[in-house]
Amino acid sequence: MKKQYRVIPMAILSLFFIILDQVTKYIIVKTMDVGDSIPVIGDILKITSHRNYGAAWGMLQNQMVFFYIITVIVLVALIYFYIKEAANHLLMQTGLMLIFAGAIGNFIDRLFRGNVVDFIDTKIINYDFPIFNVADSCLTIGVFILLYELLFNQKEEKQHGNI
Ligand SMILES: CCC[C@@H]1OC(=O)[C@@H](C)C[C@H](C)CCCCC(=O)CCC[C@@H](CC)/C=C/C=C(\COC)CC[C@@H](O)[C@@H](O)C[C@H](O)CNC1=O
Repeated sequence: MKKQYRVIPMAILSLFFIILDQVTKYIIVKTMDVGDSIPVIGDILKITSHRNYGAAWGMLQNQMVFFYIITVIVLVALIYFYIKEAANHLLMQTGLMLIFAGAIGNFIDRLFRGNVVDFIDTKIINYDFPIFNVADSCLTIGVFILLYELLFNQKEEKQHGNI
């Protein structure tokens, strides 16, 4: 059976999320000062202009060269994994595309701003979750889709015994 990679649709979707990420960050930078906050849904969801000089939860502040290296490794690994494992796997292709788009989105910020623009400020069940952005959302959703695919797929393969 011909291997289906759906490269064009996935490239278009990836580009869409990268543009969405960059446009939202551009609007935040142009219309808000750092620290400004606009409530959307009371205290649960706010738009707060924030800059992160590190990774998730502000880890490893100002280690930009390290982040460039990690991001390039992540991007190369994604492409390799896509070619090797994602043929005919729409869900896996989608997960990889989302992680790819998210990594590029934050990479652009790190390259041209020296930090990452965050603005989605949520408080879930009284836990003040770190402020994040569209790229982080793509990364996180992509990671969860991959985890589901790898777990579910393992189970599916066990059922059919074609390990
Ligand atoms: C999402 C990965 C973080 C993202 O990684 C990236 O760019 C990648 C491509 C490059 C990094 C240099 C290397 C990966 C670090 C992995 C990591 O950190 C483990 C995280 C697990 C993850 C579950 C998958 C939790 C989620 C957290 C958050 C996301 O919530 C939706 C909070 C985001 C806020 O702290 C916000 O300030 C972060 C800021 O925007 C910069 N973002 C990054 O560094």
